[in-house]
Amino acid sequence: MAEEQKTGCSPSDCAGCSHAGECGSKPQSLIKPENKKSHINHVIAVVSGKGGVGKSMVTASLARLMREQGFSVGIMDADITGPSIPKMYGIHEKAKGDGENIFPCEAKDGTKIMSINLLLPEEDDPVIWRGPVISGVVTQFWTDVAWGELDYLFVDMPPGTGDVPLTVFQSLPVEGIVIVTSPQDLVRMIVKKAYNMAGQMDIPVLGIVENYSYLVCPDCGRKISVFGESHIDEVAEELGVPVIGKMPIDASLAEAVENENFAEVSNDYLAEAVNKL
Ligand SMILES: Nc1ncnc2c1ncn2[C@@H]1O[C@H](COP(=O)(O)OP(=O)(O)OP(=O)(O)O)[C@@H](O)[C@H]1O
Repeated sequence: MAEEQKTGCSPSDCAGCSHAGECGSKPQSLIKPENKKSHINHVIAVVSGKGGVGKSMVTASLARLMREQGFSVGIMDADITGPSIPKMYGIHEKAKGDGENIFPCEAKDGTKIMSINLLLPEEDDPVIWRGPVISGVVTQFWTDVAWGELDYLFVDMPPGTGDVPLTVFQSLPVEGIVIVTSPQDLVRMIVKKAYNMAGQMDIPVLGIVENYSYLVCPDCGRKISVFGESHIDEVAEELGVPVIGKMPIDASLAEAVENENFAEVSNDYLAEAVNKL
């Protein structure tokens, strides 16, 4: 039976639709209005195809570098089941509200932060919620949080291509994504999944950051490729996307996270990357 041509489809519907390309209907925008007290110029999402590659590290590093350049910056921690941003900045207080709006907490460097950990009674309470509830929370981080004036809002996404990335891409005016990856064999497939998802949602890929690229031997200064040879340049060329940064394993970065003083970090490995956003 011939597939019925629909109107008002969402952008992601086009990907699986046999009428894509010849369909006259414009995809319906599902973008939600921002909170009345928010004026945000650029929304950039930081994504990864799999967990533990350093997405939060890259998100916070980009935010810090923007702060150092004098921009007003916020971080939305959309990793609801594994939030790590508040602790990186040493924030353990609760976010306040006035019945209508929720106000983000402010880190020592002025970065505004919203995370589920700022709303839970105890920060080690686990979030055992179904996907739609989690996605609803992320949407509220956009509609109900009074971010104020921001030059940049970085969204730290959960790994993969599930409910939350879909919600963020559909509901927030994401200007572009940064893909974080590591130099491992699976990188080709994992980066392509994130790249393809962004493509299907019509969101530009601003660049790829490779984390854990190497380790500098503290004795001889030699660069050791802990996770094997990197293939990121080939993959990036194939996709036509720039590699905007390569970060080594650096104990001082891990220490700043451990000591909860990321508000003082200046991650020079990504100094060039931030200029390309
Ligand atoms: N380049 C690096 N050098 C040293 N430590 C790092 C580096 N990148 C990340 N780490 C550390 O590795 C751990 C995982 O990093 P991070 O939390 O940023 O990963 P993630 O991709 O956000 O994880 P998740 O998938 O759980 O969201 C953290 O403890 C972080 O401090």
